[in-house]
Amino acid sequence: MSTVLRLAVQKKGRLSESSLSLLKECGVKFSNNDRKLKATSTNFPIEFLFLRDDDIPDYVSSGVADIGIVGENEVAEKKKNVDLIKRLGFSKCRISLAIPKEVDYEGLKYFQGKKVATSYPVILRQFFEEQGVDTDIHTISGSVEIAPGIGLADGIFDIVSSGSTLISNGLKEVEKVFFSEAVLVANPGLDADKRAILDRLLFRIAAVQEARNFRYIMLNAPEEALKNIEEILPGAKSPTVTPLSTPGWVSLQAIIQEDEFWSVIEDIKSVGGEDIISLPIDKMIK
Ligand SMILES: Nc1ncnc2c1ncn2[C@@H]1O[C@H](COP(=O)(O)OP(=O)(O)OP(=O)(O)O)[C@@H](O)[C@H]1O
Ligand SMILES: O=P(O)(O)OC[C@H]1O[C@H](OP(=O)(O)OP(=O)(O)O)[C@H](O)[C@@H]1O
Ligand SMILES: [Mg+2]
Repeated sequence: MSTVLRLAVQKKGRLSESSLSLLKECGVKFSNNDRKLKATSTNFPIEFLFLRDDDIPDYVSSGVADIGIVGENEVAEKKKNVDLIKRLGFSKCRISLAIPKEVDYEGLKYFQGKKVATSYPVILRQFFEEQGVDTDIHTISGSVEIAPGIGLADGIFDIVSSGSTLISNGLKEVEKVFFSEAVLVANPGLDADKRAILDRLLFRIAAVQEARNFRYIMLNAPEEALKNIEEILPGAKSPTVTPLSTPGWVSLQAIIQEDEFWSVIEDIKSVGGEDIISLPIDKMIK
């Protein structure tokens, strides 16, 4: 039987949609029926296991799954033996300490002798130990933000992204302790065949990720603006320049960095570029 790589992904929740769309962008086809806990790709040697996110580090370290996509926070909390292969850039969040908004906060000593509710006791204990603060950590599995309001704790340690859950529960963020994003983890003992499949997948992920940093632009410009525009546009091999049927005009095509997009466009316009269009790039192979 030919080798198949077993990939653990979250069945339902904050990670599942982005994990599966990344695989789809990598050209990995599969059918995911809501109730099925296992699926096999029809065009790539991968089998999917759909699991609770908390269980993924354990499944990967024990070898039940070969690789997994999970939040870095769960990897740190579970302390299982997995290799962190790649940060994936989605499900970005932080785990923070928060307290009731009306309480004055003058630093970590606030937490000395206080009760803190969290679903991340391992990360929190390590943090307080490093900081030399002695607290009573109360572990709960969800709805952590409600704890101070019902008298269960003086503060909480939980995931924050936009901060709106904290606000709606009358809390304020006082310490950002751990920064997380989705990561690809692997069992440390993958054999050569599985490693080869993983490498093929990583090649595709890199092409998808690289493409997200760039945009493709096309524009028209008078020939006399060409030199200035070429100076604005980065990249050794860009732009491509083709003459237009209107005498004295050219069309340019180039790839530019997503995070420089607006400043580059403004500069191009200021030296005479016009009719600018921009297109997303879906894969980029260097
Ligand atoms: N608000 C958020 N913004 C961005 N990322 C988040 C957010 N909340 C959670 N995450 C990330 O997504 C992961 C999964 O979150 P989710 O809320 O789906 O977990 P869960 O309820 O424990 O799911 P499961 O049922 O699989 O155990 C978290 O461990 C974290 O890495
Ligand atoms: O800062 P925010 O943008 O408000 O996000 C933070 C919230 O998001 C997560 O919960 P989620 O909404 O996934 O619900 P859950 O309780 O089912 O995990 C997390 O547990 C926080 O409660
Ligand atoms: Mg969970």
